[in-house]
This record gives sequence, structure tokens and C-alpha cells, in this order.
Amino acid sequence: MNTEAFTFRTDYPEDFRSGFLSFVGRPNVGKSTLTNALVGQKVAITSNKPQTTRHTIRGIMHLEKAQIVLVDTPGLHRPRTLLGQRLNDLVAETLADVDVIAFCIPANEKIGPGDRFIAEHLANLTQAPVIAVVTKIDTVKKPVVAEQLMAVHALGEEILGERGGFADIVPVSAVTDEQLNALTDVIIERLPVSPPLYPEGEISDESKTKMIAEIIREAALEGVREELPHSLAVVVDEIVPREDRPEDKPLLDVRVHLFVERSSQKGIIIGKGGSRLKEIGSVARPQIREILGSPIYLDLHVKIAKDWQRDPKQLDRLGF
Ligand SMILES: Nc1nc2c(ncn2[C@@H]2O[C@H](COP(=O)(O)OP(=O)(O)OP(=O)(O)O)[C@@H](O)[C@H]2O)c(=O)[nH]1
Repeated sequence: MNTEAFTFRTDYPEDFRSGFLSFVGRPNVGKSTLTNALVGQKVAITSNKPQTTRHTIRGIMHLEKAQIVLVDTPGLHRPRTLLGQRLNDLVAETLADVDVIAFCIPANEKIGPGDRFIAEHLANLTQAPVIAVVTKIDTVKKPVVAEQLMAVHALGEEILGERGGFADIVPVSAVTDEQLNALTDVIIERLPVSPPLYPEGEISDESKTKMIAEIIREAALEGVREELPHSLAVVVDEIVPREDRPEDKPLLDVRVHLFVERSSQKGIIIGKGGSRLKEIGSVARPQIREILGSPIYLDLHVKIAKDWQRDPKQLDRLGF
């Protein structure tokens, strides 16, 4: 494994602020994209299909005057399957101990029952300040953004009225980077005065294994999201140094299982003569290599785990 040494910053100013920030919002509102845009590195997985973010993945912003630890939560939604229920529990747990919450609402969709559901949850679950972030402002004209800001303000007054509505409302685009600095400043204001919580250089405190699983999942879903809606789980079984390698030419064996629900899905993942599996490997390999800081041999196996989304035993085994 890569053993870079991370160092804690000691020259921080007296009024340095550090703390945890969690993004919440319906699926697909741009939470992962915003996390990536803020942290500046790919730490969470984005897609144009909802609910790809299954794990809580953190990115850390190391700034001159602050350190912001971003906790990217899965889309909070009404639970339909057991998996959904577990995701919601995870969201509740995450919200219980963050310093600031950023509630994302897209500029290009009217506020709906899903947003209200989340706002009500926030009112009940947390005392932390809630900043409303109006996302994807590049997709609509200015007057539409203005209208959405008013609607969001009204939502805050109605549901979080007891605490004076949303702590702030900030329009942003994670694609054009518009207003990201403004959002950062607003977040910092709400963090406690505290020394840095994490050493410099660290982009994620999730195990590298989880990041690797996400990369492979993303590569595997590329182009086949329609056929494999939420039926793919990736488990990294082991990462071990290959024996008998010269010291200056190490190689890591990365052994991975991809779990699908049905044999038809297995066929889709593997592709004709293994062609898709090869493709998945070539997309994922360079990214994994970068994370581990070493050449790798990527060993991908596809297995069927029936109805894993509804089976508690399988869910435990797959780490949900
Ligand atoms: N034009 C535009 N598109 C965006 C922006 N932010 C996100 N998107 C797109 O919106 C889609 C969903 O973004 P994600 O970041 O995956 O959304 P999410 O809220 O993390 O979704 P879940 O993981 O399902 O909860 C992707 O196709 C993004 O490329 C933005 O600022 N502008």
C-alpha cells in the first residue's frame, strides 16, 4: 500500500476554523458534483442516475483559514427497500454529528414533496445550521434562479421558522464554479473555531478500498445504467503485494467481486467474450493505480447475489 506521510499543520492562525459539513438533498441534485468541485479531486462518484452514492465519502478542503471536512451523504428519500431504509439511517446518523448542513435544491426543478420531506427531517433531526444551496444555476436563466431563491426562502420560513429559516441561501454551479467561493465563505462562518482536524494532503478518510470499489462501480455502470438500475455492488476482496517481484518493480494484486442480481445482468457486465469487463478494467486501472501509488493487476469477478437489496445478510456482507 501507498504509505505517504501526512503532516498536521502547526502554523494555523488563532481564529482557524474546522468542522464537518454534510450535503443533503434528493437524489441527483448535484451533491457529489459539488463535493468534487469543492475538494478539487474526484472523491465521490457522480452519475446522471440517482442514488449512486452508497457510502459516506469524505473530502477535505484545506484552506488558509479553515479546514472543511465534507461528508457526502446518499440521497435522502422515502425508503422503498431495506437498502433505502439503511441509507436513511445512515443519513440520520451522519446528520447527528456534523457542524453545518448544506441542503441542495436544484435551480431547474420546482420545489417538490421530496424537498419538503427532507426539510422536515432536518428540522427534526438536527440543530446544526442549515445552509440552502440552489444548485445547477448554469442550467437556467437568471430570473428563474431569482424565483427559486424566493421559493427556497419561503420553504425555510415555513419549515425551519422556529430557528429563523435557513442560515443562508447560496446559488451555485459546480460545473462553471460560479459562487463556489461564496459558498465556502458562508460555510466557514458556521464552523467552530478549532485546530485542523486532519493532516494536510489527505483527501479522503474513507478506506482506499471503498474508493476503489466506487471507481469500479462507476466504470461498470458506464453506458449500461438503464439496464442495471440499482443492482450492482462491488466488493474489494483483497489488495496484496505480488510475491517474487524485484524491489524496484512492485505489483499489487487487487481482487474484486462485482455482484449482480440476475444472470442477464451478469452477461451485460461481462460483455461479448469478456469485452465489457476488459473495458471496465482499463477505465478503472489508472485511477486505482493513482490511489495506491503502485502498478496493479486488477482481477475482476462477476457473481450473482440474488435480491441483495432486500436481504439483510447480503447487505451486511456487502458492507451496507
Ligand atoms: N449543468 C449542471 N449539471 C450538474 C451540476 N451539478 C451536478 N450536475 C449534474 O447532475 C447530475 C447529478 O449529479 P450528482 O452530483 O451525481 O448528484 P447527487 O445529488 O450526488 O446524486 P445522488 O448520488 O444520486 O444522491 C449529474 O449528471 C451531474 O453532472 C451543475 O452545477 N450544473
